[in-house]
Amino acid sequence: MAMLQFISHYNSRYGYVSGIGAVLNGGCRWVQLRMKSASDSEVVAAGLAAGDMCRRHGAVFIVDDRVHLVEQLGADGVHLGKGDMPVAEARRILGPDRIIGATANTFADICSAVEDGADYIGLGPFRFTTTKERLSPVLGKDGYVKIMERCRNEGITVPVVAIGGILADDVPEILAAGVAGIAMSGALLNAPSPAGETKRILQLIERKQLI
Ligand SMILES: Cc1ncc(COP(=O)(O)OP(=O)(O)O)c(N)n1
Ligand SMILES: Cc1ncsc1CCOP(=O)(O)O
Ligand SMILES: [Mg+2]
Repeated sequence: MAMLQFISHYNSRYGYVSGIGAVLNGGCRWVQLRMKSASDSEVVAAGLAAGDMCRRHGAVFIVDDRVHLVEQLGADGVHLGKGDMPVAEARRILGPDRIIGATANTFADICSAVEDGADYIGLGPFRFTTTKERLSPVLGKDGYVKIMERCRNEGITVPVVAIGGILADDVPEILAAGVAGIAMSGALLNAPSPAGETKRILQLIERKQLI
């Protein structure tokens, strides 16, 4: 079953925690707390509340970047980019049971993340997005098709999640490339009803499994 990861953000209607609450109500069961410009104490305050909500909904709770807060937040794991703590070092700190996600922009990035022991890969960006600064070149549908084909040919089975500017209408063609999941922020949070949009995208994902 393909997965949907919500990347937390805020807008005029939702803060980090209330946004997470909305997508949990819509059925999302994989949340990443990403608060790029926040202090550690702000991340701890939001993360304790968000983590609690995730546990009550049976959702996996990942924190972006901050390996040193995983334990304190009781998070299930961390997501690390190419400029963050190396996956192997995070693994030594967090042990074998925590989930470690790693960012990839190319097939070569996937190979090194897998070698370092990442549990899943966030591959992107699919298209331009304002949610992340200093974005890597966009991959588009063809980029995913080519990279996922190379993964299959090389026997790489670590789950790959597509990310970056993804909208509901993109979901079927991205899943068709062979990714294991989709990560979304703006398309969920900025929808008229984030819970309703989450439900709709989960249905799209489910439908794709049956085809
Ligand atoms: C699922 C997922 N994929 C990629 C990223 C990006 O991580 P990173 O490259 O470290 O950039 P920041 O998110 O830290 O700005 C992600 N967070 N999640
Ligand atoms: C964290 C991150 N990494 C690559 S794109 C991105 C932002 C995803 O958010 P959105 O779905 O709003 O483009
Ligand atoms: Mg990062």
